[in-house]
Amino acid sequence: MIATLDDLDVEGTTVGVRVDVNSPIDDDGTLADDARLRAHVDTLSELLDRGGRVAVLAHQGRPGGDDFVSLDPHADRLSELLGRPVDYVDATFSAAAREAVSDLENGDCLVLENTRFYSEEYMEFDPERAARTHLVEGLEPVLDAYVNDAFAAAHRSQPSLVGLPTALPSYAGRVMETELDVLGSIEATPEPRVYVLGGAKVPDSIDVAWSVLENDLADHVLTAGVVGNVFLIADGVDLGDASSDFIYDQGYWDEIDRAADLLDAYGDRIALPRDVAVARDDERYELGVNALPPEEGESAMDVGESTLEYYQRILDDAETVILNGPAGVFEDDRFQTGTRRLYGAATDVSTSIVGGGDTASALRRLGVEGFSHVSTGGGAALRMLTAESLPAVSALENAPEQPAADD
Ligand SMILES: Nc1ncnc2c1ncn2[C@@H]1O[C@H](COP(=O)(O)OP(=O)(O)OP(=O)(O)O)[C@@H](O)[C@H]1O
Ligand SMILES: O=C(O)[C@H](O)COP(=O)(O)O
Repeated sequence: MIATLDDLDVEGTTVGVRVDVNSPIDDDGTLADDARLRAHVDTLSELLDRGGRVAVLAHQGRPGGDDFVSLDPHADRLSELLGRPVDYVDATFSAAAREAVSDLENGDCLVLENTRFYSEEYMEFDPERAARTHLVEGLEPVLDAYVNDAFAAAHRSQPSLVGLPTALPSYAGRVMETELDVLGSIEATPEPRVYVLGGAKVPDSIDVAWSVLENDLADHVLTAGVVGNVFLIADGVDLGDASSDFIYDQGYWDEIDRAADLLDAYGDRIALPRDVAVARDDERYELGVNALPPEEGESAMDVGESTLEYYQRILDDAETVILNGPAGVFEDDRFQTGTRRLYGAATDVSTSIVGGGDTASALRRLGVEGFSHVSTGGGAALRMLTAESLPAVSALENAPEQPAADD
């Protein structure tokens, strides 16, 4: 049983709130998209309105990446979104950070530095060991409670996600609560249930396909994107050197065998693209699978019209659709059709659930809206759909209880 904000006596309490505001960053270091910040506004506003003293913890990017930047711009944007000052402190658990947290008054909010600027936070630990890291031992004395709203990072067992809830009374924030409600009760969604697996994370998608087919959660699995290309090759289609080299370069060659095993076991429930789109003379050009391979150098970049009509017919009969990953290279205008049409068709299904950070921002850009639920999580949502437990959620389940108000 996970405690929520309803169980927290907030007024005058200093709360460490872990959010996931990991966002695309423009070349000039500014935020390219603020969707993940907007998602946490309800949790943060509620805590502040109820008189909490809030210290926000979050990561941004991975060490070595261009998006591995400070949380200063995030604090500025949060301040605009919350309509109140949000201080930023360029420290996470040092004396300066502790002093800033201790100085918070009721209704004050500050953002601590990118947790991953400290090496321990980019390592995975069991919760007990995570509770003995510098980050947790440094911060725990100045915090009364911990709130985890970072569903999108809940598949990581890093100190700010599993160590703090081992050391402090802990609660799920509103984003976490909603995500667990929706994604944790997939079995309760109406059938027929269709999974659409696109995008480029082939191993994750094949794990999900195995799990949902084996456990009879899926009536159909529709494949698209790089995932669809891998299934086509597994089915004996010659997609040409360019698509095959791409799959090989990504290290996904072994996935073709796994896809073939899946087709052997559950082929009647797996739908493969019937045509693909390539770039020919700089234009979009569609080829049926019987006309493959394409010309040299051409790569399958999207699904074509005949696939979209086929998938539309399956979606017409569906009561639930769960989608992850775009149908094609949506970053290129010529290859947005598959994603726009397939996801557009999914919004007509009575229960439609979308997971994936890239997918969600692509859909916003393409103007596709109207889903029952757009998950903030990419990897975390996928892992939930395979019914695996998420380390940060388990840590919340096992967290110490808040002392009673008169203790
Ligand atoms: N046919 C294709 N060939 C090459 N790349 C493709 C193809 N179809 C889709 N992609 C690429 O897949 C990428 C997105 O896939 P990904 O699996 O990362 O999505 P996501 O699950 O929404 O993201 P995340 O889990 O990171 O939040 C896009 O950059 C897109 O260009
Ligand atoms: O964007 C995400 O999926 C989460 O913020 C987790 O980030 P990570 O994959 O770098 O741990």
